[in-house]
Amino acid sequence: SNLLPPTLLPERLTSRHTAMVSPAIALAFIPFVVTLLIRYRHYFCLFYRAVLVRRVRDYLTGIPKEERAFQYILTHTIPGDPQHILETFDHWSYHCEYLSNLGPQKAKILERLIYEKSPLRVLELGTYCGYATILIAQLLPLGARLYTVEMDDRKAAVAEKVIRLAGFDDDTVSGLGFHSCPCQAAGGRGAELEA
Ligand SMILES: C[S@@+](CC[C@H](N)C(=O)[O-])C[C@H]1O[C@@H](n2cnc3c(N)ncnc32)[C@H](O)[C@@H]1O
Repeated sequence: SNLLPPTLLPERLTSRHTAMVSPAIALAFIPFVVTLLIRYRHYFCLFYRAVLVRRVRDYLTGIPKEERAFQYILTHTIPGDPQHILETFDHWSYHCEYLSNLGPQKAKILERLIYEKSPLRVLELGTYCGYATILIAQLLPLGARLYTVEMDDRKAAVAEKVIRLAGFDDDTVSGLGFHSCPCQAAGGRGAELEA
């Protein structure tokens, strides 16, 4: 009663065509995917370094990225030399693990701004590891004050150690323990630096 040969039965026809068409569609998408990868390679690299590598290393070492950065700074920098600490931070960020520090290029803009304005009061929102804090602190005129606030306790603890390592100790840093910053009202921990 079935006049069609078995290979041309509708269901067999459909599955065979599907099997042939699927790789063809997938191949057609390859140039599109490659174009996306090339076009947005910086974002993919950032995602890889800032998210994937970080998670793996957090898991393997059991300590957060900022603390790992500090351990590197501690063993590779000249204590009391803010500029060398900034360079060591940059080296770590570029060659080891990504950190959301200001970085050397934006640092130049900030440096120029501080030279032009010579501010006597500076408020930094978001200390992170203290990179911009020591950059600003070393450029401020004598008698100026820098207030910095960080909402994350673990990052603030790293920043405090970095600030100390840079030489902003009891003589130059007031508000040790981050108690005297007026930004406490904002719910963050703050440090008050006196140049
Ligand atoms: C991009 S990082 C700052 C980088 C830093 N200024 C540097 O270059 O050294 C942003 C930081 O702001 C902090 N932050 C975000 N919102 C905040 C808030 N409302 N109060 C205090 N800190 C905040 C984050 O925890 C993070 O550490």
